[in-house]
Amino acid sequence: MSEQDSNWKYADYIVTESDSIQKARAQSLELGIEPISPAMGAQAAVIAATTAAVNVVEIGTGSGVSGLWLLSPSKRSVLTTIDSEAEHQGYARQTFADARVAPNRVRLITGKSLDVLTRMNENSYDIVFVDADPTQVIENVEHGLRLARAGGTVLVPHALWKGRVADPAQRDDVTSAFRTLVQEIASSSAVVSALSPVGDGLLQITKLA
Ligand SMILES: C[S@@+](CC[C@H](N)C(=O)[O-])C[C@H]1O[C@@H](n2cnc3c(N)ncnc32)[C@H](O)[C@@H]1O
Repeated sequence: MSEQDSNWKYADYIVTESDSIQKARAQSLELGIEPISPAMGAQAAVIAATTAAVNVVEIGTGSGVSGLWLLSPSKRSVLTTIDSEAEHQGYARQTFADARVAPNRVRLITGKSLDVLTRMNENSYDIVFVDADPTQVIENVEHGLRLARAGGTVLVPHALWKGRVADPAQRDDVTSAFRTLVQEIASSSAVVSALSPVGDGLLQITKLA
């Protein structure tokens, strides 16, 4: 195993996930939904805590792994989470109930992200977590930046897309979309950004104004 692989494995291994997150993770894998890694979840929770996030939007509910991590630092935070699959949201609803998250802290919206996001208020959210259809990541991030308040943060897991973004020989549509996104964000003066190699990449974009 390479040094980097050992580091990634260890970063996941040292994270202790709650029973509810572990259960949701197992369920995700059974359903063929890819949840964020434990280390990525822990990093998302740290960002939610340091930004004192109250209003959080998630694009791509899955069965609730990332949602529980985002809600974990504060009992005051509220998650609006969007997914096109009602079945996935049914499992997520159960995940949030198992974790004893008060029902008024979670708003589940079933629909395609690009339809739902256009109806949401701009400059209103502390965090927008983008983890839905990877072919639409650029459009979802554009909406995320519109929805985020000044000082708010858009988080994009899988930004290094299975190690392919860093390899210029990989030119499939999804890899190219993530590569374009990462490059455009790195050169934007409207945001402060960082690309963390946690999991298969977490792009963190904080809106300046
Ligand atoms: C990678 S999974 C999300 C995993 C979740 N964030 C987690 O870590 O637990 C992607 C989710 O996006 C949903 N999805 C795919 N295309 C979508 C679209 N156009 N609009 C909304 N949701 C979509 C899928 O149904 C799936 O549940």
